[in-house]
This record gives sequence, C-alpha cells and structure tokens, in this order.
Amino acid sequence: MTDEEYMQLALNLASATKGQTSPNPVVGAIVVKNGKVIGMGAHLKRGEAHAEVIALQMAGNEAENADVYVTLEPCSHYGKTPPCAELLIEKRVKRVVIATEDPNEQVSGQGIEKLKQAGIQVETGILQEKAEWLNRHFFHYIRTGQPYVTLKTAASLDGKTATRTGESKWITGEAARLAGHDLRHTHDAILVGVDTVMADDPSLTVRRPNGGIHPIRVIVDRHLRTPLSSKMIQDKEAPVWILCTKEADEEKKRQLENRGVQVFSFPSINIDVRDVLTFLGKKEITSLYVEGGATVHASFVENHLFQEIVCFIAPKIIGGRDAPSVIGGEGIASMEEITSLDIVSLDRVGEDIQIVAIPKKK
Ligand SMILES: Nc1c(/N=C/[C@@H](O)[C@H](O)[C@H](O)COP(=O)(O)O)[nH]c(=O)[nH]c1=O
Ligand SMILES: [Zn+2]
Repeated sequence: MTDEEYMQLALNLASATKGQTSPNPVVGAIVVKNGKVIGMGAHLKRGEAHAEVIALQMAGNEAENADVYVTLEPCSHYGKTPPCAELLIEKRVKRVVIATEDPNEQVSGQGIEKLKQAGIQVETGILQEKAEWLNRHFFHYIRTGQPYVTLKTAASLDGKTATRTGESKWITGEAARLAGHDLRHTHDAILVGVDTVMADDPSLTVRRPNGGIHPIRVIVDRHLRTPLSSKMIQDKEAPVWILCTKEADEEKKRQLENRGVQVFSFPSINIDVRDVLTFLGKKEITSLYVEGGATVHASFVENHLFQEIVCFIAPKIIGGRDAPSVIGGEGIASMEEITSLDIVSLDRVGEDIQIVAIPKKK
C-alpha cells in the first residue's frame, strides 16, 4: 500500500470518532512494518490516550524501525497524557508521516522538530486537505476561540420550510432526517430560536439506530417565552441552555432553573450573535449546529458568522407568498451584498438532495 492509502486508513479511524473527542481533535494513527499493519489507534475521548499511544501499544517492540502514519502532528506538550513526540522517539520508530500540522500557533511544528532532531524521518502534507476538512471544527475553534458554525436548512424545491399555515412534517424524507441526526451527533451544541420551539416543540436529540451523543440544546429566547411544557424542558435528555436579555421575567427564569435549565442573561437589549459565539467559545463549545428558524439563520448570514451550510432539498413544491422561506430577516437590497458560496458536496440522500457549501473566501 502507498503512503496515501495508509493515511486514508488513519483518516477513516479518525472520522469514526467524530463527535466524541471534543474539545480535542479527532486523530487516527497506523503503525506499519515491512508492509504489515502492526498497530492502529484513534483518540476516543478527551483525557484518554492519544491515537499514537494506542497504535504504538498495539505494535509493542515491533514498533522499532517502523513507519507511523498520523493524521495530526504528534503533540509535544504535557497535556493530560505525556507527549506523543517523545513516545515515538523512545520507541525508535524510523519514519513518521503526518497529514497536517497542529493549528495551534504556540505548538505548531514543535512535535515535528523534536522528531527530526532525534533523527526520525518526517514527511508532512499527505492527504492534508482531507485531514483539515475532517478537523475543521477543531481548527476553527483553536484559531478563533469561537465555535465552528454549521447552518442546517431543510426546504422544498421552492425554498419553503413550512406551509403558510405552519405545517412542516415532513418535507424531507427519513434518510435526510437521519443525516440531520448524524450532524447533531458531530456538533457540541445545537441552537434554535424560541419561534422554532413554539412552532415545532422539537427535541433536538440524536435519534439514530446506533445511538449518538446529544448536543447541548441552546435556545435564543430574549423574553423567556419557552413554554415550561416544552419537550426539551421536560425530557431531561440533554442539557438546555436558554439565552435571554436582562429584561426577562425573573419568576420565569426561576421556574426554568427549577427544571434544570441553565438560563444566561445577556446585558444587551438584543442578543447579538457575536456575543453568543464568544459566550459559547468560553464554554468550550467547539462546534455549533444551527437548525433555525429563518430569523436565526438570517442573523448568522447577515453577519457573515457561519462557516458551513448544509441544505436538504426535497423534490416537493409548497408555494405560497406567506409560506416561510429558509432565510428570513431583512434580506439584502442589492446583489453586491449577496453571500456567495463554494459547493463542497452535492449528494442524493434518499429522495432528497444534500448540498454542503462554505462561504467563498473574500
Ligand atoms: N420539517 C423538517 C425539518 N424541521 C426542522 C426543525 O424545524 C424541527 O423543529 C426539528 O428538526 C425537530 O426536531 P426533533 O423534534 O428532534 O425531530 N427538518 C428536516 O430535516 N426535514 C423536515 O422536513
Ligand atoms: Zn499526543
């Protein structure tokens, strides 16, 4: 097998753990000697062994003079576990092939430097783009201190998210909705506006045949209108954080807190999206999945504060001037203000289409 094929194997291991390692990156490692795989590993959870440690443990003494493929630069600092760069040196491996360097300016390149100084051959950049895309949440969070924002929309062919009477179950089919649950699993938090809570009474939990990790459920609700009878307040399935303004009713705040909800008052009259992202970043939320509705989506689009949009489109027509569309708010006046995107992928999902796109670099 080629270096790329072994690296792809390491990337497959890493991608299998997406959603469970936060706020750490996903990392995969493969140990190869004389064309045989003698060790493999992935980082499974924060505070637990790194991918290289697991793979080298499996390789045992065979690791000496072996090639090691790892999707992210081996760490060189003492975190919750000793540095992997030192372990690789101690095990006297021959060569380390790395997909991408650590995005953290403070440590970027240090692990590689240590390996080279110990006489180990180092190659970088193998399947680098794939590795960076796989860890885009982590890279964005390390570079900005704010969560990577993924907007998720589900609409009919004519861009409607419900009928004019507010009915929306279901526009997209089972397969698309399941894909939506996969996306909930890979994000630390999910955000909706209180209008969506009032209209849909959503659970926002991960419901997949093989289970998953429920994201923290964040509701933007300036005046604490969220009904105490809402599924999210009643089900105790995952944390609920409600963001309100300082004018919100104290009594309602107490009632919500008595039901285990964490209520956070923002000082401003309106809750600014920038403040929400700074707040969530400080709470170690590395990725935020925004399910809507249209007003909330608009606030992220108008402020250019999203990194990715995942659009599910059903081959159905709803029509109606009063039927809600995907992005609400004021909207742009001139075409100069348009938000242009690059399509990353376009797939059929059951009977529907899934488009993943990212804002064009300015
Ligand atoms: N109406 C639709 C969606 N609707 C998305 C949101 O408006 C819903 O409130 C949310 O998914 C409900 O979450 P739940 O209670 O956890 O199931 N999303 C979709 O992908 N297809 C749809 O046809
Ligand atoms: Zn490490």
